[in-house]
Amino acid sequence: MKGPSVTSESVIPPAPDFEPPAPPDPEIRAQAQARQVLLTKPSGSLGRLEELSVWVASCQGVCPPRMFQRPRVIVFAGDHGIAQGGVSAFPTEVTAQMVANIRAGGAAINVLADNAGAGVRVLDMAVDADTDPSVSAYKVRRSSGSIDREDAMTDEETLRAIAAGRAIADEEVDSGADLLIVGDMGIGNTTPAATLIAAITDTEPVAAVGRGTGIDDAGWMLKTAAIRDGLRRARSYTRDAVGLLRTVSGADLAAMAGFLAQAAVRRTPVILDGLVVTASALISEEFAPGAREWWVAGHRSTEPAHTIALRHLGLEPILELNMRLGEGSGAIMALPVLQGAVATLAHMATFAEAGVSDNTGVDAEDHPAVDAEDHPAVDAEDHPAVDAEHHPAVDAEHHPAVDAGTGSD
Ligand SMILES: Cc1cc2ncn([C@H]3O[C@H](COP(=O)(O)O)[C@@H](O)[C@H]3O)c2cc1C
Ligand SMILES: O=C(O)c1cccnc1
Repeated sequence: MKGPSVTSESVIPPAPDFEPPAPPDPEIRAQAQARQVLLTKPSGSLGRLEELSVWVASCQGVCPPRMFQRPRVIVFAGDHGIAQGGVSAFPTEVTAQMVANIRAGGAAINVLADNAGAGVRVLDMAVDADTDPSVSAYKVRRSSGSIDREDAMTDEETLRAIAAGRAIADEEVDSGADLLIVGDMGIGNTTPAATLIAAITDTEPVAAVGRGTGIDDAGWMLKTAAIRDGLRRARSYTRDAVGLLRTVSGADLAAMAGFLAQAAVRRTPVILDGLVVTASALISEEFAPGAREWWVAGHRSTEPAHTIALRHLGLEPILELNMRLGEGSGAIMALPVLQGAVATLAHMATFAEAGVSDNTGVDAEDHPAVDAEDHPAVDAEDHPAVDAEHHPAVDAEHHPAVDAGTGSD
C-alpha cells in the first residue's frame, strides 16, 4: 500500500505516510481492569460499561480515567456527481442548505451534540456551491465526480483531501479535543460509501446497497447499478487505498479517512458513526494499521453495508436505535454511555473505601448458598469483569483493551 504502483491508467503516488499509531496503553489497561474488580458491585454487573471504561482509561493513559472535557463533532460535507443519477431521494442543493443549517445550529447533530455536551464544526470539502469562508478553508473542489463513470477526483485532490483531514485532526487535538466524532453531510454519499465497503470486503452490490435517504424501488435499482459500475472501475485498486479513494469516494470521504488515521496517531479516542464514516474508517485502517484500536462504534445504522464494515473492523456497536441519518448523530448518542462508563471507573467507591464486604472470603464449598455454579457472577476467576470470551460482543483480537487475559502484555 505504501510504494508507488503502476497501473494502466496512471502512476499512483504513495499513500500518505502516517506514523504507525501506538496502541492504547496496555499497562493502564491492566490497572483499569484491576480497579474495575474493586468497585462496589458484583464483577461484570456493569456489562459493557466496564469494558468501555477500561478502553477510555487505556486511551487516556491514566487510571482512573477522566471525564471527557472537550468532545467534538466534525462534520465533513461534500457533493457527489452520482447524486444526479437518481440514487438519492433528495436533490443536491440540500447539501449546501444543510451545511448552513448545521452552522446555524438547527440540524439533528446540533441538538444532539448540545444534549451530550459536545461542540460541532462543519467543513465544506466538496460542496457544489460557494459556502461561507468559515467552513470552506479546506475545500478541495466543487462536487466529486460521478463514480459510476469517472474518478471522484484526481490523485492530487485525493492527497490534498487526506492531508486536509489530517490537518483538521491536528487542529482539534491541539486545541484540546479529548474525544472526536466524525459526521457526514452530502446528498448521494451513501452510494460511494457502499461502493468503498463492497470493494474492500468483496461484497456484491445487492448486499451492500441500502435505502439511504429513503429511495423507492426504482431508485434502489439505479443505486445498485451505480455501485456495480463503481466496483467495476475500482477493481484494480482494491489493494490501493489512495487509488480506491480516487476512483470511488469523494473529497469528503478522503478527508474523513485522513482525519481518523491522524486521530489515532495523536492518541485521541473516536466514536464512529454510521455507514459513511465507517466506510472511510476502512480506508483509514489501511493508512494507519491499528488505528481501529482508538475507535468505538457508536451505533449500528440500518444501512446493510454498515454492518458489513463493522464486522470487517471487528467492532461491535454500542447502540442500536434504527438510525440512518449520518451527521454523526448515531455516534453522539453513544457519548453519554461512554461518559457513564468513565464515571463508574473514576468515581465509584471501592469495597475497601465504602466498607462493603466483597466476596473474597466467600468459599463456595463452605457456603453452598453462593455456589459458584449456580451463581457464576460471584466466581471472580471464571468471570473476570471484562472477559472477552464470556462477552463475545467484544472482539478480543481487535480490541485487546478489553481482553482481561492479555492485560499485562
Ligand atoms: C435533510 C437531510 C439531512 C441530512 N442529514 C444527513 N443526511 C444524510 O443523507 C444523505 C445521504 O443519503 P443519500 O445517499 O440517500 O443521499 C447525506 O446527506 C447524509 O449526510 C441528510 C439528508 C437529508 C435529505
Ligand atoms: O449510516 C449513515 O451514515 C447514513 C445513512 C443514511 C443516510 N446517510 C448516512
